Amino acid sequence: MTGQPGLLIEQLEAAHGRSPVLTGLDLTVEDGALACVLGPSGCGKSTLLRIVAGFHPAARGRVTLRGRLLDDGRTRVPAERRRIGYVPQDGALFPHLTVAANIGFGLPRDGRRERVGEMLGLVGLDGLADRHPHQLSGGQQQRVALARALAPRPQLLLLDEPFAALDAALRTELRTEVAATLRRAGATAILVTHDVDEALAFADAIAVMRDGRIVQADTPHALYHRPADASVARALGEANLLPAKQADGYAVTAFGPLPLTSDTGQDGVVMLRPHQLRMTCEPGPHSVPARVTACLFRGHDHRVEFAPDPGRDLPERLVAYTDAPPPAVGSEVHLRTQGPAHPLPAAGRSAEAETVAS
Ligand SMILES: Nc1ncnc2c1ncn2[C@@H]1O[C@H](COP(=O)(O)OP(=O)(O)OP(=O)(O)O)[C@@H](O)[C@H]1O
Repeated sequence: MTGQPGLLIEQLEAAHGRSPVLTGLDLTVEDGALACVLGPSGCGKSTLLRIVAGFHPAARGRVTLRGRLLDDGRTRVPAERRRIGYVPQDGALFPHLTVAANIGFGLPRDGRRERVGEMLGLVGLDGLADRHPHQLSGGQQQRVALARALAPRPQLLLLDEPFAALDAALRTELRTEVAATLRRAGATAILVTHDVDEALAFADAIAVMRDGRIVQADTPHALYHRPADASVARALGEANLLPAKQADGYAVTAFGPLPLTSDTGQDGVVMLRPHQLRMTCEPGPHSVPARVTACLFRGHDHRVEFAPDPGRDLPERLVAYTDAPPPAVGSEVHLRTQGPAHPLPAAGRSAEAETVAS
């Protein structure tokens, strides 16, 4: 990454017909960064990419790439002059062209063969140049689509849920591979997805989108541990949200006083991620008795649900992740916490003071 703004989007507004879709969206992607826009279905992710690519008009706002204006609602650079690559969900290869012809499509004749060879090597498809798309697996087809998008050396690559149609194992393998390929190529890229694991595995920076706006953009680590509100907390994974009063830089909760990630000085709700809840057989200082209500083995760990003692000011359900052998469903344990609690805005306290599941 260069620290220079590659793509800059300011106060972008857009609609489909009379329905507003983007409502004042701001987003900055540094040159050379792999960014991800994470949001639920229908929040406007594809519309955003299509505006940047030049397939849909902005109504208001500004989109610039390396300082070059692309669209401000009045002036629009045509898609073919933007130097932006676009990989849609299904790859959209030309079925009648070979892999090499797909990758070389639109490249200047001079140097085309060399560039196609280079791209085949980059995406690990040496030896498949003469095949047609129907002779490739889904993962290989997506790699060809990526090679085709990178071949003209775009200043920015847009990936619209390119792994969605693949099975889970291939999706995991391919997204890691694609991220590595893009880093090798020094590309600036934006991936849109509603899959949090994809976002966390892929991106240097994640922008969480809701209702046509970016609500928070930061590193994956910062978003996971310091979300701006309950909805961002929920977008990044499961969270236990506990009522809390703040005093002397601590959050006073049913688990006693907990250190805070930051001192807002306001009462409200604090978040603990599931790995911050620990189970013990014996009670300890500030532990809370709870009954195990569900347990799910996930290979790398167990996800355990609890009903805490109803006399405490706690949600009806808490969630922990543990590597240790879990207690049986129905057994009584004691819960304690580990690490700092993260304060969330007090708004909607009663609605949010519950466990949220991704
Ligand atoms: N061509 C269209 N005409 C009218 N409305 C549309 C059109 N395309 C999208 N929309 C609407 O705009 C909103 C945003 O759609 P968009 O495809 O950008 O969302 P998304 O976040 O990419 O969703 P998904 O993750 O399901 O692909 C939705 O309410 C959708 O129904």
